[in-house]
Amino acid sequence: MAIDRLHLSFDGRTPVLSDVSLQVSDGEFVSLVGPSGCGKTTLLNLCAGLVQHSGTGSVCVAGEAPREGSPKVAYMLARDSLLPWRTALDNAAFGLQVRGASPEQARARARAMLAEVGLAGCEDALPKALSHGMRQRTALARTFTMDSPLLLMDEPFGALDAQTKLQLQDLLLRLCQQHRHSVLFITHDLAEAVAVSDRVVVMSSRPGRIVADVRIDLPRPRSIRELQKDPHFHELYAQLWAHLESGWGKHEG
Ligand SMILES: Nc1ncnc2c1ncn2[C@@H]1O[C@H](COP(=O)(O)OP(=O)(O)OP(=O)(O)O)[C@@H](O)[C@H]1O
Repeated sequence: MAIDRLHLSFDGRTPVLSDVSLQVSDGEFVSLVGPSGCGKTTLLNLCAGLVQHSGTGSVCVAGEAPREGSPKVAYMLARDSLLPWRTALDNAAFGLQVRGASPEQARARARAMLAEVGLAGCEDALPKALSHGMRQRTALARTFTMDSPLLLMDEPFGALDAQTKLQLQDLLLRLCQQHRHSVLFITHDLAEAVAVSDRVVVMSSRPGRIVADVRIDLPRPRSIRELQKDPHFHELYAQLWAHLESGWGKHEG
C-alpha cells in the first residue's frame, strides 16, 4: 500500500490532509495515531475506495487504485457491525460470501477462523447471545476470513473494557503472526500502538500531516503481559507521546 504526497480537501478550500506519504510493506503492521479530526479515518477510507480524492497525490493498494468492494482490502471498525439475524458462523462467513465464495466455502473458512479466535462451539449463537468481546472476536474472524492482503482497522478495540482489550490485542498479535497480512491500524491508545505495530506513524492536528514515523523494534512473537515489563516498551511509548505533543496545535490557529 502506498500513499504519495497526498493533499485532500472535502470542500476544495479547507485542507484535511497535507502532503501525506505513507507506505505499508507486505506483512507489515503500521499504526496511525494523532489527534481527533486529523484525518486518520479519511486515510483508511481512501485506501478502501470509500473516499475519492480529487486533490494532488496518489493512493495505490496492492498495485491498483483503490475501489469500493475490492477483495484486496478488508475493513474492521470499533463497533462490531454484526448482522443480528445471522449466527456467529454466518456473520464470520458474510464478507467472503459477499465477494462471491459459495456458502459452503465461506462457512468452512469461517468455522476455522472462529476456532482461531477462541469461539469454537459458538458457531450457532446469535450476536445478542455473545458478550461484547465475543462479538468483536467474531468481527475479527470475519475480517481474517476474507483473506485480503490489506486489513484496515479503525480502533477495533476502542469500545472494549481494559481487560478484554488486552486479550484481543494478544489475539491480534497471534493472528497477524499466523496470517501475515499488511495492516493499517488506527488507535488512540499509544500502548496498544507500541504493542502491536512494526511502525507507528504520528499525525499532527488538522490538516493532518505526518510528524513522525517510529520503528517499533521490539522482538516478535510478543506477549502483551511481558511487554509491560520491558523498559524499551516504555521508552517507545514516551517517544510517541513527545511526537504527538509536538504535533498538537502545530498547524492550528
Ligand atoms: N465525507 C466527509 N465530508 C466532509 N468532511 C469530512 C468527511 N469525512 C471526514 N471529514 C472531515 O475531515 C476531518 C478528518 O476526519 P477523520 O474522521 O478522518 O478524522 P480522525 O482523525 O479519524 O478523527 P477521530 O480520531 O475523531 O476518529 C474532520 O474535520 C471531518 O469532519
